[in-house]
Amino acid sequence: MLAIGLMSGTSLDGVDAALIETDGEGQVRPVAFRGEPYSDAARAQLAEATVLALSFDKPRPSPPVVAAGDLIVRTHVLAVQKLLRDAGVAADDVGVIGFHGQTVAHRPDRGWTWQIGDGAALANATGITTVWDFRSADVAAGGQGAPLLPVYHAALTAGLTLPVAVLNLGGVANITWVGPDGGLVAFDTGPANGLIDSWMEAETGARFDADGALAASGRVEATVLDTLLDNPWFDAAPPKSLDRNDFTIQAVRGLSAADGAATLTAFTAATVARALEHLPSRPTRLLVAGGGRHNPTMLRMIAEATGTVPEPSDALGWNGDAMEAEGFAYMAVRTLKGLPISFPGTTGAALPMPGGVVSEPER
Ligand SMILES: Nc1ncnc2c1ncn2[C@@H]1O[C@H](COP(=O)(O)OP(=O)(O)OP(=O)(O)O)[C@@H](O)[C@H]1O
Ligand SMILES: CC(=O)N[C@H]1[C@@H]2OC[C@@H](O2)[C@@H](O)[C@@H]1O[C@H](C)C(=O)O
Repeated sequence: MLAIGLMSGTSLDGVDAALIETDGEGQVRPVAFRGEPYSDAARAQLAEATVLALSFDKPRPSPPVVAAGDLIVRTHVLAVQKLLRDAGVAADDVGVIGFHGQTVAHRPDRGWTWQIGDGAALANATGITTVWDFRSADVAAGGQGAPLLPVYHAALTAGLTLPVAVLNLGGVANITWVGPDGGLVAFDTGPANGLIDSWMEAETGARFDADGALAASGRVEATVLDTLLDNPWFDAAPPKSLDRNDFTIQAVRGLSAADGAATLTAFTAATVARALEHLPSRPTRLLVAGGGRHNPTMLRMIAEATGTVPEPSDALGWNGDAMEAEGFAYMAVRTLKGLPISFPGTTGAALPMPGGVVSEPER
Protein backbone atom coordinates (compact mmCIF):
# COMPACT_ATOMS: atom_id res chain seq x y z
CA MET A 1 0.00 0.00 0.00
CA LEU A 2 1.15 3.58 -0.61
CA ALA A 3 1.11 5.42 2.72
CA ILE A 4 1.94 8.97 3.76
CA GLY A 5 3.48 9.73 7.15
CA LEU A 6 3.41 13.20 8.71
CA MET A 7 5.48 14.29 11.69
CA SER A 8 5.84 17.65 13.36
CA GLY A 9 8.57 17.15 15.94
CA THR A 10 9.49 18.81 19.21
CA SER A 11 11.95 21.17 17.47
CA LEU A 12 9.00 22.98 15.84
CA ASP A 13 11.06 23.32 12.66
CA GLY A 14 8.29 22.17 10.32
CA VAL A 15 6.26 19.28 8.99
CA ASP A 16 8.10 16.21 7.66
CA ALA A 17 6.09 14.39 5.00
CA ALA A 18 7.08 10.97 3.63
CA LEU A 19 5.50 8.69 1.06
CA ILE A 20 6.38 5.01 1.37
CA GLU A 21 5.17 1.73 -0.03
CA THR A 22 4.76 -0.83 2.73
CA ASP A 23 2.85 -3.85 3.97
CA GLY A 24 3.26 -2.60 7.57
CA GLU A 25 5.40 -5.66 8.24
CA GLY A 26 8.65 -6.67 6.55
CA GLN A 27 8.40 -4.58 3.39
CA VAL A 28 9.25 -0.89 3.29
CA ARG A 29 10.16 1.20 0.23
CA PRO A 30 10.62 4.96 0.66
CA VAL A 31 9.15 6.79 -2.36
CA ALA A 32 9.33 10.53 -1.63
CA PHE A 33 10.03 12.97 1.17
CA ARG A 34 9.76 16.69 1.73
CA GLY A 35 9.74 19.16 4.58
CA GLU A 36 7.32 22.05 4.95
CA PRO A 37 8.98 24.60 7.27
CA TYR A 38 6.98 26.73 9.70
CA SER A 39 7.22 30.50 9.39
CA ASP A 40 8.67 32.34 12.39
CA ALA A 41 5.14 33.46 13.30
CA ALA A 42 3.82 29.89 13.12
CA ARG A 43 6.69 28.61 15.24
CA ALA A 44 6.04 31.30 17.85
CA GLN A 45 2.33 30.42 17.90
CA LEU A 46 3.08 26.72 18.39
CA ALA A 47 5.66 27.43 21.09
CA GLU A 48 3.11 29.55 22.97
CA ALA A 49 0.48 26.81 22.72
CA THR A 50 3.04 24.35 24.09
CA VAL A 51 3.83 26.47 27.13
CA LEU A 52 0.10 27.00 27.80
CA ALA A 53 -0.82 23.32 27.34
CA LEU A 54 1.89 22.22 29.73
CA SER A 55 0.35 24.38 32.46
CA PHE A 56 -2.97 22.48 32.23
CA ASP A 57 -3.86 19.61 34.53
CA LYS A 58 -5.46 17.86 31.56
CA PRO A 59 -6.08 18.59 27.86
CA ARG A 60 -8.85 21.10 27.26
CA PRO A 61 -9.96 23.16 24.25
CA SER A 62 -8.39 26.46 25.19
CA PRO A 63 -8.74 28.88 22.21
CA PRO A 64 -4.99 29.46 21.63
CA VAL A 65 -4.37 25.70 21.57
CA VAL A 66 -7.36 25.13 19.26
CA ALA A 67 -6.03 27.84 16.93
CA ALA A 68 -2.60 26.17 16.98
CA GLY A 69 -4.31 22.88 16.08
CA ASP A 70 -5.96 24.54 13.07
CA LEU A 71 -2.56 25.85 11.99
CA ILE A 72 -1.16 22.33 12.29
CA VAL A 73 -3.90 20.89 10.06
CA ARG A 74 -3.51 23.65 7.43
CA THR A 75 0.26 23.18 7.25
CA HIS A 76 -0.07 19.40 7.02
CA VAL A 77 -2.65 19.62 4.22
CA LEU A 78 -0.18 21.79 2.30
CA ALA A 79 2.62 19.32 2.98
CA VAL A 80 0.49 16.44 1.63
CA GLN A 81 -0.45 18.37 -1.51
CA LYS A 82 3.19 19.26 -2.25
CA LEU A 83 4.42 15.74 -1.50
CA LEU A 84 1.89 14.21 -3.90
CA ARG A 85 2.75 16.77 -6.55
CA ASP A 86 6.50 16.06 -6.18
CA ALA A 87 5.92 12.32 -6.37
CA GLY A 88 3.44 12.53 -9.26
CA VAL A 89 0.98 10.42 -7.25
CA ALA A 90 -2.80 11.01 -7.02
CA ALA A 91 -4.49 11.20 -3.61
CA ASP A 92 -6.77 8.32 -4.68
CA ASP A 93 -3.75 6.06 -5.00
CA VAL A 94 -2.71 6.59 -1.38
CA GLY A 95 -4.21 4.06 1.05
CA VAL A 96 -3.65 5.91 4.29
CA ILE A 97 -2.07 8.87 6.06
CA GLY A 98 -0.38 8.44 9.45
CA PHE A 99 -0.69 11.84 11.14
CA HIS A 100 1.28 12.37 14.35
CA GLY A 101 0.27 15.98 14.98
CA GLN A 102 2.19 18.26 17.32
CA THR A 103 2.89 17.26 20.90
CA VAL A 104 1.99 20.22 23.09
CA ALA A 105 2.33 18.36 26.38
CA HIS A 106 3.35 14.84 27.32
CA ARG A 107 2.32 13.77 30.82
CA PRO A 108 2.08 9.96 30.94
CA ASP A 109 2.64 10.16 34.71
CA ARG A 110 -0.74 11.95 34.91
CA GLY A 111 -2.34 9.59 32.42
CA TRP A 112 -2.36 11.83 29.35
CA THR A 113 -0.39 12.93 26.34
CA TRP A 114 -1.61 15.61 23.96
CA GLN A 115 -0.96 15.90 20.25
CA ILE A 116 -2.85 18.72 18.54
CA GLY A 117 -4.20 18.57 14.97
CA ASP A 118 -7.60 17.02 14.18
CA GLY A 119 -7.12 13.90 12.05
CA ALA A 120 -10.77 13.89 10.93
CA ALA A 121 -10.27 17.38 9.47
CA LEU A 122 -7.09 16.23 7.73
CA ALA A 123 -8.93 13.21 6.26
CA ASN A 124 -11.67 15.49 4.92
CA ALA A 125 -9.25 18.04 3.48
CA THR A 126 -7.08 15.43 1.73
CA GLY A 127 -9.74 12.83 0.90
CA ILE A 128 -7.42 10.16 2.36
CA THR A 129 -8.16 7.80 5.27
CA THR A 130 -6.18 9.15 8.22
CA VAL A 131 -4.82 7.38 11.31
CA TRP A 132 -4.00 9.77 14.14
CA ASP A 133 -3.81 10.13 17.94
CA PHE A 134 -1.20 7.36 18.00
CA ARG A 135 -0.15 7.74 21.63
CA SER A 136 -3.30 8.02 23.75
CA ALA A 137 -4.36 4.36 23.81
CA ASP A 138 -0.94 3.30 25.04
CA VAL A 139 -0.94 5.92 27.82
CA ALA A 140 -4.51 4.98 28.80
CA ALA A 141 -3.29 1.38 29.15
CA GLY A 142 -0.47 2.46 31.47
CA GLY A 143 2.29 2.84 28.86
CA GLN A 144 4.50 5.86 28.25
CA GLY A 145 2.96 6.53 24.81
CA ALA A 146 6.52 7.08 23.52
CA PRO A 147 8.77 6.30 21.84
CA LEU A 148 6.74 4.73 19.03
CA LEU A 149 9.37 4.59 16.27
CA PRO A 150 10.93 1.34 17.58
CA VAL A 151 8.53 -0.85 15.59
CA TYR A 152 9.76 0.89 12.43
CA HIS A 153 13.40 0.65 13.54
CA ALA A 154 12.85 -3.11 13.92
CA ALA A 155 11.62 -3.35 10.31
CA LEU A 156 14.56 -1.31 8.99
CA THR A 157 17.24 -3.24 10.87
CA ALA A 158 15.86 -6.74 10.25
CA GLY A 159 18.62 -7.61 7.76
CA LEU A 160 21.53 -6.39 9.92
CA THR A 161 23.72 -8.26 12.38
CA LEU A 162 21.94 -7.75 15.70
CA PRO A 163 21.94 -6.30 18.31
CA VAL A 164 22.03 -2.78 16.91
CA ALA A 165 20.82 0.51 18.32
CA VAL A 166 19.07 3.33 16.50
CA LEU A 167 19.47 6.74 18.12
CA ASN A 168 17.16 9.60 17.12
CA LEU A 169 18.68 13.02 17.84
CA GLY A 170 15.67 15.33 17.54
CA GLY A 171 14.59 17.97 20.05
CA VAL A 172 14.54 15.04 22.46
CA ALA A 173 16.69 11.92 21.95
CA ASN A 174 15.41 8.38 21.99
CA ILE A 175 17.16 5.06 21.51
CA THR A 176 15.94 1.70 20.25
CA TRP A 177 17.87 -1.51 20.91
CA VAL A 178 16.95 -4.31 18.53
CA GLY A 179 18.03 -7.61 20.07
CA PRO A 180 19.33 -10.75 18.35
CA ASP A 181 15.81 -12.24 18.25
CA GLY A 182 14.21 -8.92 17.18
CA GLY A 183 13.18 -8.04 20.75
CA LEU A 184 12.95 -4.31 21.47
CA VAL A 185 14.09 -2.07 24.31
CA ALA A 186 13.53 1.64 23.77
CA PHE A 187 13.23 4.87 25.73
CA ASP A 188 13.94 8.60 25.62
CA THR A 189 17.52 9.28 26.69
CA GLY A 190 17.35 13.03 27.41
CA PRO A 191 17.44 16.25 25.44
CA ALA A 192 19.20 16.10 22.06
CA ASN A 193 18.95 19.51 20.35
CA GLY A 194 16.08 21.10 22.27
CA LEU A 195 18.19 22.79 24.93
CA ILE A 196 20.91 23.78 22.46
CA ASP A 197 18.25 25.40 20.24
CA SER A 198 16.82 27.32 23.22
CA TRP A 199 20.31 28.43 24.24
CA MET A 200 21.20 29.57 20.72
CA GLU A 201 17.99 31.53 20.39
CA ALA A 202 18.50 33.23 23.77
CA GLU A 203 22.22 33.96 23.31
CA THR A 204 22.65 34.57 19.59
CA GLY A 205 19.18 34.77 18.00
CA ALA A 206 20.08 31.82 15.73
CA ARG A 207 17.64 28.90 15.64
CA PHE A 208 20.30 26.22 16.12
CA ASP A 209 24.07 25.73 16.37
CA ALA A 210 24.76 25.16 12.66
CA ASP A 211 27.18 22.25 12.25
CA GLY A 212 28.00 22.51 15.96
CA ALA A 213 30.40 25.36 15.18
CA LEU A 214 29.73 27.39 18.32
CA ALA A 215 29.99 24.33 20.58
CA ALA A 216 33.26 23.38 18.86
CA SER A 217 34.69 26.78 19.77
CA GLY A 218 33.69 26.55 23.45
CA ARG A 219 34.84 24.70 26.54
CA VAL A 220 32.80 22.09 28.38
CA GLU A 221 32.29 23.32 31.95
CA ALA A 222 32.67 20.12 33.96
CA THR A 223 30.92 21.34 37.11
CA VAL A 224 27.91 22.60 35.14
CA LEU A 225 27.79 19.33 33.22
CA ASP A 226 27.81 17.43 36.54
CA THR A 227 24.92 19.58 37.75
CA LEU A 228 22.94 18.79 34.60
CA LEU A 229 23.64 15.07 34.98
CA ASP A 230 22.76 15.03 38.68
CA ASN A 231 19.20 13.98 37.97
CA PRO A 232 17.59 10.69 39.04
CA TRP A 233 15.92 10.49 35.64
CA PHE A 234 19.15 9.20 34.10
CA ASP A 235 19.44 6.36 36.65
CA ALA A 236 15.83 5.29 36.21
CA ALA A 237 15.36 2.05 34.31
CA PRO A 238 13.22 2.16 31.17
CA PRO A 239 10.43 2.49 30.16
CA LYS A 240 10.65 6.27 30.32
CA SER A 241 9.77 9.21 28.10
CA LEU A 242 10.12 12.97 28.21
CA ASP A 243 8.26 16.14 27.52
CA ARG A 244 10.32 18.64 25.50
CA ASN A 245 10.22 21.01 28.50
CA ASP A 246 11.26 18.56 31.21
CA PHE A 247 14.79 20.02 31.06
CA THR A 248 15.82 23.68 30.97
CA ILE A 249 18.92 25.75 30.21
CA GLN A 250 18.98 27.16 33.75
CA ALA A 251 22.26 25.45 34.70
CA VAL A 252 24.27 26.99 31.86
CA ARG A 253 23.08 30.57 32.40
CA GLY A 254 26.08 32.78 33.09
CA LEU A 255 28.39 30.83 30.77
CA SER A 256 29.59 32.40 27.53
CA ALA A 257 27.50 31.52 24.48
CA ALA A 258 30.22 29.16 23.21
CA ASP A 259 30.85 27.42 26.56
CA GLY A 260 27.11 27.01 27.08
CA ALA A 261 26.71 25.42 23.64
CA ALA A 262 29.70 23.14 24.29
CA THR A 263 28.39 22.11 27.72
CA LEU A 264 24.85 21.41 26.45
CA THR A 265 26.21 19.39 23.54
CA ALA A 266 28.37 17.40 25.98
CA PHE A 267 25.24 16.90 28.10
CA THR A 268 23.45 15.27 25.17
CA ALA A 269 26.48 13.03 24.56
CA ALA A 270 26.81 12.07 28.24
CA THR A 271 23.14 11.15 28.47
CA VAL A 272 23.46 8.93 25.38
CA ALA A 273 26.34 7.17 27.14
CA ARG A 274 24.19 6.76 30.27
CA ALA A 275 21.44 5.31 28.09
CA LEU A 276 23.72 2.59 26.73
CA GLU A 277 24.09 1.33 30.33
CA HIS A 278 20.35 0.59 30.37
CA LEU A 279 20.43 -1.61 27.25
CA PRO A 280 20.38 -5.40 27.65
CA SER A 281 23.69 -5.73 25.78
CA ARG A 282 26.16 -3.55 23.94
CA PRO A 283 24.90 -2.91 20.39
CA THR A 284 27.35 -3.70 17.58
CA ARG A 285 26.42 -0.44 15.85
CA LEU A 286 24.96 2.89 16.87
CA LEU A 287 22.95 4.20 13.91
CA VAL A 288 21.89 7.83 14.15
CA ALA A 289 18.85 9.59 12.71
CA GLY A 290 17.33 13.03 13.32
CA GLY A 291 18.72 16.55 12.94
CA GLY A 292 21.54 16.04 15.45
CA ARG A 293 23.37 13.78 13.02
CA HIS A 294 24.13 16.94 11.00
CA ASN A 295 26.10 18.26 14.00
CA PRO A 296 29.72 16.98 13.84
CA THR A 297 30.52 18.32 17.31
CA MET A 298 27.65 16.32 18.78
CA LEU A 299 28.72 13.18 16.93
CA ARG A 300 32.33 13.63 18.09
CA MET A 301 31.25 14.07 21.71
CA ILE A 302 28.97 11.01 21.49
CA ALA A 303 31.89 8.96 20.15
CA GLU A 304 34.09 10.16 23.04
CA ALA A 305 31.42 9.57 25.69
CA THR A 306 30.30 6.14 24.47
CA GLY A 307 33.46 4.68 22.93
CA THR A 308 31.33 3.84 19.88
CA VAL A 309 31.46 5.71 16.59
CA PRO A 310 27.91 6.81 15.75
CA GLU A 311 26.99 6.13 12.12
CA PRO A 312 24.51 8.44 10.39
CA SER A 313 21.66 6.26 9.15
CA ASP A 314 22.13 7.63 5.62
CA ALA A 315 25.16 5.34 5.26
CA LEU A 316 22.65 2.46 5.17
CA GLY A 317 20.47 4.28 2.66
CA TRP A 318 17.94 5.51 5.24
CA ASN A 319 17.17 9.22 5.10
CA GLY A 320 17.62 10.24 8.72
CA ASP A 321 15.44 13.32 8.24
CA ALA A 322 12.54 11.26 6.89
CA MET A 323 12.60 8.37 9.34
CA GLU A 324 10.02 9.63 11.82
CA ALA A 325 7.53 10.57 9.08
CA GLU A 326 8.09 7.21 7.37
CA GLY A 327 7.55 5.51 10.71
CA PHE A 328 4.09 7.03 11.10
CA ALA A 329 3.16 5.93 7.57
CA TYR A 330 4.30 2.40 8.50
CA MET A 331 2.37 2.50 11.80
CA ALA A 332 -0.78 3.72 10.03
CA VAL A 333 -0.73 0.64 7.81
CA ARG A 334 -0.20 -1.54 10.88
CA THR A 335 -3.20 0.11 12.54
CA LEU A 336 -5.39 -0.66 9.51
CA LYS A 337 -4.23 -4.29 9.78
CA GLY A 338 -4.86 -4.44 13.54
CA LEU A 339 -1.16 -5.01 14.28
CA PRO A 340 0.53 -3.69 17.44
CA ILE A 341 2.67 -0.52 17.38
CA SER A 342 3.90 -0.47 21.00
CA PHE A 343 5.35 -3.22 23.15
CA PRO A 344 6.29 -3.89 26.78
CA GLY A 345 9.94 -3.15 25.95
CA THR A 346 9.24 0.14 24.18
CA THR A 347 6.53 2.04 26.09
CA GLY A 348 6.06 -0.28 29.04
CA ALA A 349 2.58 -1.25 27.86
CA ALA A 350 1.56 -4.51 29.54
CA LEU A 351 0.95 -6.19 26.18
CA PRO A 352 1.71 -5.40 22.54
CA MET A 353 -0.76 -2.62 21.75
CA PRO A 354 -2.45 -1.42 18.59
CA GLY A 355 -2.87 2.36 18.55
CA GLY A 356 -4.27 5.22 16.55
CA VAL A 357 -7.74 6.45 15.66
CA VAL A 358 -8.96 5.85 12.09
CA SER A 359 -10.89 8.67 10.35
CA GLU A 360 -12.41 8.15 6.92
CA PRO A 361 -12.99 11.23 4.74
CA GLU A 362 -16.65 12.27 4.43
CA ARG A 363 -17.65 11.63 0.82
N1 LIG B 1 23.37 21.34 10.23
C1 LIG B 1 22.97 21.23 11.51
N2 LIG B 1 23.84 21.52 12.51
C2 LIG B 1 23.48 21.43 13.80
N3 LIG B 1 22.24 21.05 14.21
C3 LIG B 1 21.35 20.76 13.26
C4 LIG B 1 21.65 20.82 11.87
N4 LIG B 1 20.54 20.44 11.18
C5 LIG B 1 19.58 20.19 12.10
N5 LIG B 1 20.06 20.36 13.34
C6 LIG B 1 19.35 20.22 14.62
O1 LIG B 1 18.30 19.29 14.47
C7 LIG B 1 17.07 19.84 14.96
C8 LIG B 1 15.91 19.24 14.22
O2 LIG B 1 15.96 17.86 14.37
P1 LIG B 1 14.71 16.95 14.05
O3 LIG B 1 13.99 17.50 12.88
O4 LIG B 1 15.19 15.55 14.04
O5 LIG B 1 13.85 17.21 15.36
P2 LIG B 1 12.31 16.91 15.62
O6 LIG B 1 11.84 15.80 14.74
O7 LIG B 1 11.58 18.20 15.58
O8 LIG B 1 12.37 16.44 17.13
P3 LIG B 1 11.81 15.10 17.87
O9 LIG B 1 12.46 13.93 17.22
O10 LIG B 1 12.23 15.32 19.28
O11 LIG B 1 10.32 15.15 17.71
C9 LIG B 1 17.22 21.34 14.76
O12 LIG B 1 16.38 22.04 15.65
C10 LIG B 1 18.70 21.54 15.05
O13 LIG B 1 18.93 21.70 16.41
C1 LIG C 1 5.60 12.73 23.25
C2 LIG C 1 6.40 12.91 22.03
O1 LIG C 1 5.96 13.52 21.08
N1 LIG C 1 7.62 12.35 22.02
C3 LIG C 1 8.52 12.40 20.88
C4 LIG C 1 9.72 13.28 21.23
O2 LIG C 1 10.62 13.36 20.11
C5 LIG C 1 11.59 12.32 20.24
C6 LIG C 1 11.15 11.58 21.46
O3 LIG C 1 10.50 12.61 22.20
C7 LIG C 1 10.13 10.47 21.16
O4 LIG C 1 9.75 9.88 22.37
C8 LIG C 1 8.86 11.00 20.49
O5 LIG C 1 8.84 10.95 19.09
C9 LIG C 1 9.20 9.85 18.31
C10 LIG C 1 8.71 10.07 16.93
C11 LIG C 1 8.71 8.49 18.81
O6 LIG C 1 7.62 8.38 19.37
O7 LIG C 1 9.41 7.51 18.57
